[in-house]
Amino acid sequence: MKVVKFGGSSLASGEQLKKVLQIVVSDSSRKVVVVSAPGKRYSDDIKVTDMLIECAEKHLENEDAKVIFQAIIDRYESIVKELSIPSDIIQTITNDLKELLESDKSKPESYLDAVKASGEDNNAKLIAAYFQHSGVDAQYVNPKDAGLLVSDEPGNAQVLPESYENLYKLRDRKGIIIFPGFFGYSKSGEVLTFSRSGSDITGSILANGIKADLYENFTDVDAVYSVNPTIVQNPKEIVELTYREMRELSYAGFSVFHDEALIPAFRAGIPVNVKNTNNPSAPGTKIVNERANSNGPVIGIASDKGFCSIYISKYLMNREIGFGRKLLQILEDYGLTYEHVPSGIDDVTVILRQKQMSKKVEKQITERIMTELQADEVIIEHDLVLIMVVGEGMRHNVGTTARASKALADAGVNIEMINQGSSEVSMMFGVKEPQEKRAVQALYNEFFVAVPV
Ligand SMILES: Nc1ncnc2c1ncn2[C@@H]1O[C@H](COP(=O)(O)OP(=O)(O)O)[C@@H](O)[C@H]1O
Ligand SMILES: N[C@@H](CC(=O)OP(=O)(O)O)C(=O)O
Repeated sequence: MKVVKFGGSSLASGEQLKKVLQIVVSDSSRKVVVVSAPGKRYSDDIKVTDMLIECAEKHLENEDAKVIFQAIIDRYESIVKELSIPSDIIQTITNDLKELLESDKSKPESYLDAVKASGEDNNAKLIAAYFQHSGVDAQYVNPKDAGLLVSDEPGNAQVLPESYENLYKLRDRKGIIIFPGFFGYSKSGEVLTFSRSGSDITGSILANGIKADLYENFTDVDAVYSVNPTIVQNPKEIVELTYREMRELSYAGFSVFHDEALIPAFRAGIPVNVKNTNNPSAPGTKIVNERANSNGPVIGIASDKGFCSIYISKYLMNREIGFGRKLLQILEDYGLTYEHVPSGIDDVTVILRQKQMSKKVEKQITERIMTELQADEVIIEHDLVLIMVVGEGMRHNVGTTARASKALADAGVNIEMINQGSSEVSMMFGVKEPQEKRAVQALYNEFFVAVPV
């Protein structure tokens, strides 16, 4: 039995849905089909989820939302027309969205989640209608009926362990199950979404729940590439990589697969196959527990923007009991999460996502670190890019850091920071945003261009 997830790009138009239907029916073991909301048809198109967010925000601000509401309905309508299926599904979607938009707004975050989730929910209904119209035995299943329970964290829900036992029962349902991705229900019955791009997470949870043999994740590229294809042209395809490698790479910018989506599949030992809806006969990339190591120390290079660093120096910091705890307590007081903490004898740097921190908070934090921790110096730097060089082979290879640093130096890239050691399979470099492309290209040339395929 397989769980198959189709991302927004695979569901953006009627033409794409025709491919989806062919893929599903071509393999009778494809039992559960997880779907996203319609995504982009072309690069500057707008995803339905983004339109829903705009629409909900307008309602929350009591602004006129007619135009954006109609644009959302038009997206579904154009798909229905292309597929020539009965138009009553449009009335169902219109009524559902209207009702949601008029619902209780006393908890804006919950309201926003319910509206956002309707993108996948209504698309799943539409796709089930299309499958049935085409003579396929398929049914829409709602996550509440299936028992997909999640924590009460709007926009960042986590699956509750009891879900898995509930979901196992899906195995007994007749026909193909069309399941909306991206959201679940709290124990009190409220809709809550995962973080953005979270339909990948639903697919992984379902794969674990029904104890699938394989989780196929269909997207718009032939494979997971060794580097983001929007940064380096025609990068090398990855045939196989481990859960650990994929987790690090997706955390660090490989947006092709959500970083939180690996854990449920990994725990149940279910392999993941990333494949292309537009070229389904291509083998894609397999994510597995262990892989043959034949391609050198590095499997992938990922980069992600939007970080800042707080550098703190204080003479004899290493001798001071509780310095780290007090520093992190200050960040906790402002509700900030941090990503990495590289440290030296007299200094420490904390790396954070910069969108969490306003200028005012930065000023207050700096003052508190100076006065409460008696630091010698506090410097906040913005617009950093973190580049992650990842590979299981790095554990056994001497000199990978030296090769990477030399490649960056030769390309004239100024390394703001290096973090190596906490993870056995990755090393991280911090560079300034304008140097991202040059740095990634230099690392790619070093580890891939000279390597035989
Ligand atoms: N290393 C990578 N390999 C493949 N695709 C990548 C990589 N890094 C980023 N991407 C981007 O991820 C995109 C697919 O993810 P996404 O747009 O979320 O698809 P979907 O709509 O199927 O969910 C690709 O089109 C590509 O631009
Ligand atoms: N539609 C949601 C969830 C999702 O997974 O979408 P996609 O498959 O298009 O990345 C989002 O845009 O966040």
